[in-house]
Amino acid sequence: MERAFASPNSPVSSRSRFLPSRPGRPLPFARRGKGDEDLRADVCLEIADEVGPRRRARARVGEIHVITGPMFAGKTSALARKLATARSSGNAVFAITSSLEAERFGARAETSLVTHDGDAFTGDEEGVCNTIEGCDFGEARVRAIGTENGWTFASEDAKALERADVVAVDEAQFMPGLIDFALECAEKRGQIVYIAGLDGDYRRRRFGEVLDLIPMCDSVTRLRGTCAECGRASSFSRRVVDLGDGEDVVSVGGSEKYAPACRACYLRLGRDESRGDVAPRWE
Ligand SMILES: Nc1ncnc2c1ncn2[C@@H]1O[C@H](COP(=O)(O)OP(=O)(O)O)[C@@H](O)[C@H]1O
Ligand SMILES: Cc1cn([C@H]2C[C@H](O)[C@@H](COP(=O)(O)O)O2)c(=O)[nH]c1=O
Repeated sequence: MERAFASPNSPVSSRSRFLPSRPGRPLPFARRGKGDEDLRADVCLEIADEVGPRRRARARVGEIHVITGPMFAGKTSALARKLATARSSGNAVFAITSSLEAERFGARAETSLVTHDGDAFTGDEEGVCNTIEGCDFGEARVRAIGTENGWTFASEDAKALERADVVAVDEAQFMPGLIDFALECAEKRGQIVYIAGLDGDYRRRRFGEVLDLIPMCDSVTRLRGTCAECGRASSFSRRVVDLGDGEDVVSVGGSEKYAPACRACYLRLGRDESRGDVAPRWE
C-alpha cells in the first residue's frame, strides 16, 4: 500500500506533522465536507501523539508502553482499544500473544486477543474491522507464539511484523526474551510497542520480564479491577484453588482458578486458607 505523508515543512502545527496525508482516500472518521484537511488534523491530534505512520519515519526511534496490573483489571481490553485506535488512524498493527491462551479461550486465541468478557481484537484474515464503511484501516495481524519457539514467525508474518507501525505483546509474563524483542522493535525498527501482562504472580512476586522493562519504557499504566470479595479496587491476583504442594507458578486459567483481590481481602483470605505463600512478607 502506497503511503504519502505531509511534508515536515508544510504550514501546519508540529503535532499535526505526524498525520498521514492521503489524497483521494476517505478520512477514517464519518464527518466529511468543507475543510477536510483541517478536520483531519483536528480529529487526529489526540491519537497522533502516540502513534502514526508518519511518526516512525520522522523519529526513527519508537516508544515502549507497558500496561500491567493483576488479572481481570482490563489489560487486554486496554491493549485492544489502543490497537483499534492505531489501526483506524491508518497504522499497520502486529499483535503477539501466547499460545497458552488457546487453553482457556480455544482456537480463536491463535489469531485474536481475547478478553475475559469474550471481546476480541482480531486480525485482517477474519475480516472484522474492514466492514465499517468509510474507514481507512491499516493492516492488522494477531499471532500466538509458544515459549519453546522463541520469537520466530512464518515468513509472511515476519514481513508483516517488520513493516508494522505498532507492535503489541499480550500475556507478556509468559514471554522469555521480552526485553530484547521490545528494544529491537522500538530502537532498531522505530516501532511503537505496547506490552501488556502481569507484573506479579498469585504470590505477588515478579512474573516473567515485565518488571524489567520498566526502566526502559516510556510509560507505565498499572490498572486495577474490582475485588471479587468486597467490590473495592483490586490490585492483586488471588489463586482460589489449591493446586497442591510445590504448585507451578504458571497455571493458565480464568475465574475458575483466580480472583481479583484488594489488599485487605488478599491478606485475609491468604491467611484464612493457611496459604503461607501469600502471607504478608513482613510477618
Ligand atoms: N472475577 C471476574 N471473573 C471474570 N471476569 C471478570 C472478573 N472481574 C472482572 N471481569 C471482567 O474482565 C474484564 C477485563 O478483562 P481483560 O481485559 O481480559 O482483563 P485482563 O487482561 O487484565 O485480565 C472486565 O471488564 C470485567 O468485565
Ligand atoms: C496470577 C497468575 C496467573 N497466571 C495465568 C492465568 C492466566 O492464564 C494468565 C493471566 O491472564 P490475564 O489476561 O492477566 O487475565 O496468567 C499464572 O499462570 N500464574 C499466576 O500466578
